Amino acid sequence: MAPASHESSAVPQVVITTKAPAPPRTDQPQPRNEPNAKGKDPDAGPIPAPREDTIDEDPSRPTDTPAPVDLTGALEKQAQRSDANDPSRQSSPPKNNNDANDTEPRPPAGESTSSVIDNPPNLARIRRLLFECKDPIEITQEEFETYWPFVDNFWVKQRTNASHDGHCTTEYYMCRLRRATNKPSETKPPLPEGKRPRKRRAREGGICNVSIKVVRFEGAYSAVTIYRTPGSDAAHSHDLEYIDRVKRNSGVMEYVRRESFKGYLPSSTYKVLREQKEKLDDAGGSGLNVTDVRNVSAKWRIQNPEVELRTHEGWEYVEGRGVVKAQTTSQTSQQDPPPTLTSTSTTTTPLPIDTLSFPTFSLDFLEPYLPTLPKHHKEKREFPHVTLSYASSMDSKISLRAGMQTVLSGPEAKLMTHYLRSRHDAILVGVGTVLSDNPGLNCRLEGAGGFGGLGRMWQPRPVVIDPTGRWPIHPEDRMLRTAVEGKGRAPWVVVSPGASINADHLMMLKGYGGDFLRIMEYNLAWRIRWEAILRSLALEGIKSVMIEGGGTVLNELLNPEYSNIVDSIIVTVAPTYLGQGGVSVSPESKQDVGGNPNAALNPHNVKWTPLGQNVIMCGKIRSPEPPK
Ligand SMILES: NC(=O)C1=CN([C@@H]2O[C@H](COP(=O)(O)OP(=O)(O)OC[C@H]3O[C@@H](n4cnc5c(N)ncnc54)[C@H](OP(=O)(O)O)[C@@H]3O)[C@@H](O)[C@H]2O)C=CC1
Ligand SMILES: Nc1nc(O)c(N)c(N[C@@H]2O[C@H](COP(=O)(O)O)[C@@H](O)[C@H]2O)n1
Repeated sequence: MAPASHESSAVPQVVITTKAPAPPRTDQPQPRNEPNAKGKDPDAGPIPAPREDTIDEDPSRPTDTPAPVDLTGALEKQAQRSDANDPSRQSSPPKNNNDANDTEPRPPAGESTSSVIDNPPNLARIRRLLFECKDPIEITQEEFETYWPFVDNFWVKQRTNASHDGHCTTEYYMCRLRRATNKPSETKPPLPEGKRPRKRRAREGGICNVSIKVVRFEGAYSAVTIYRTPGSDAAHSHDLEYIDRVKRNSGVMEYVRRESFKGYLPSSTYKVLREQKEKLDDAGGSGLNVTDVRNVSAKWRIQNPEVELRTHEGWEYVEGRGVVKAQTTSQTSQQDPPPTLTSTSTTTTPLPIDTLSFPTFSLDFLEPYLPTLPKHHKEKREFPHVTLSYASSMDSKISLRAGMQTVLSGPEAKLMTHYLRSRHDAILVGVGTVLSDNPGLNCRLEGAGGFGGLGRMWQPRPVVIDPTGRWPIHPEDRMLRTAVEGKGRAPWVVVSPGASINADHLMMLKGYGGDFLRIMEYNLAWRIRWEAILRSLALEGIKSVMIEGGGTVLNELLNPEYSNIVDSIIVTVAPTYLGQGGVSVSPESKQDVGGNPNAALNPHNVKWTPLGQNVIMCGKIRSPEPPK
């Protein structure tokens, strides 16, 4: 989402923007090049005509190749990433399987069949997300290439539009079941004598009116955003399982191709894939049948007629029984092999090395202080939910001195902070914090909310208040590196109208997917009004903001004048005194009507919870709306 211009009725505010132009794309889809199927299958007699017993279509037909991407590259990349993390999987990646002449070197004896399905991380969940497409989904080009082959059984490309400058392309897809079914032609010439008609059952068509568009933008950070198109129905008329039974996707067929091109018998490939049912289902292969495998194998064998097909390691061909698990010496030859336990563990997840494990301890105590899910919103709010969250010493210092990062959170509290980040749409800090800490401001927890999701879609948006443009934005800054690496979003920088913004910085930030928000509403101290900042964030779709600091920002927002916009406060208290001279969190003192000193602010609904060496203080600041 790129910030857009806003107009406040009271004071003219914000500004903003369109994305920076991207270089022309160089990764245009490569058409597949597969030979026609004809030949013999020693395992099952003559090679059957393609797709005799399936309601599917031949995947080799150009019109039936919905994926706009080079599948091999994506899966190879994925495989390499997995292999890099798992020394037991260091087999060489398959060659470009678009070339059927490319005879694969035979895998070494003893090659494990556990790697025949190497799904990318969280595939089942991500397929479901891409199937439902409820909200816009922003992913990297690499993620698109990795996951799209597994969803092209339900998304069928209709057309592509390119912007005039060629920097942005929009592809339109419809649900496969939206396409009208081809009725059998009544004027078809009669079949030659002895030739049986193909047993094709007509698939239902025209029953689902869901369509999406895929917008690709390439800058320093490439983004692919997937949206519902106007006019699309809100939900498919069928479930994901149904379409998986109807049509195989390119990702699943790639698994079939890789094994077939190694010279394995179709029924061996089929059984080995089926043995890993859970992974196959996750990939959308619940409808895979042995004919699908034979068709792929047949094409390869036309080019490699001399190769004698064989079974996978640990499997054998037994006359009358087909391909079965090989008997070990301890088993009698007549016995069926005992059912083997299929590993249910998911593929090694190539998570970044700075990934934090999801907390195993309960964080339920935080719930009353956190933003509620949109479906539970009772009131329509002008501002996002605001949580102030920081770590403090016993003497209310947040760092030893300005410009110096000081670790106050123990390991458990750190996990809690990242969990809090996962529960907010944006993380806001002042420019002082950026200059001193060079923070990432992403959520590094494994799983939903942090790493392991689809791209940055669950990552919070960093927001930096930098009225005069003091931050000399550089590609090496952690927030930008985090964005380029797909581990977080690029920041939005809030500036005053007078800020001098270097044109290179402007282009660079936009190229990374970030932006500048120019806000021109001030308070009496000529500071940007927090109401204006929060209102503009709300207009950009931000429903919750976690404000982490630093001292200047917190001291301002802890003033009672902001008690109507700050919802809650979550402070990690560390068992240390940082001493005088550090950065304090201490709002201006207040007086009562008699002129006596008074507490500056008293949070209510307070709860203290020990967490490791820290204690977490949760409290509410904003008073609940009085009942109307
Ligand atoms: N322990 C913890 O949890 C945390 C600790 N910290 C620590 O805090 C320290 C940084 O704090 P600090 O130096 O106070 O910096 P801040 O991060 O609070 O940034 C302050 C600057 O932000 C700009 N700013 C903030 N609010 C406004 C506003 N309403 N209108 C206009 N400009 C605004 C101003 O920039 P300008 O001066 O250009 O006008 C101001 O000087 C660091 O040492 C950091 O490590 C930070 C976060 C959390
Ligand atoms: N919760 C918390 N505990 C501490 O001990 C801290 N020093 C901070 N600092 C805040 O976290 C930011 C660093 O974030 P990344 O890890 O780089 O993503 C830092 O800038 C402060 O905002 N917080």
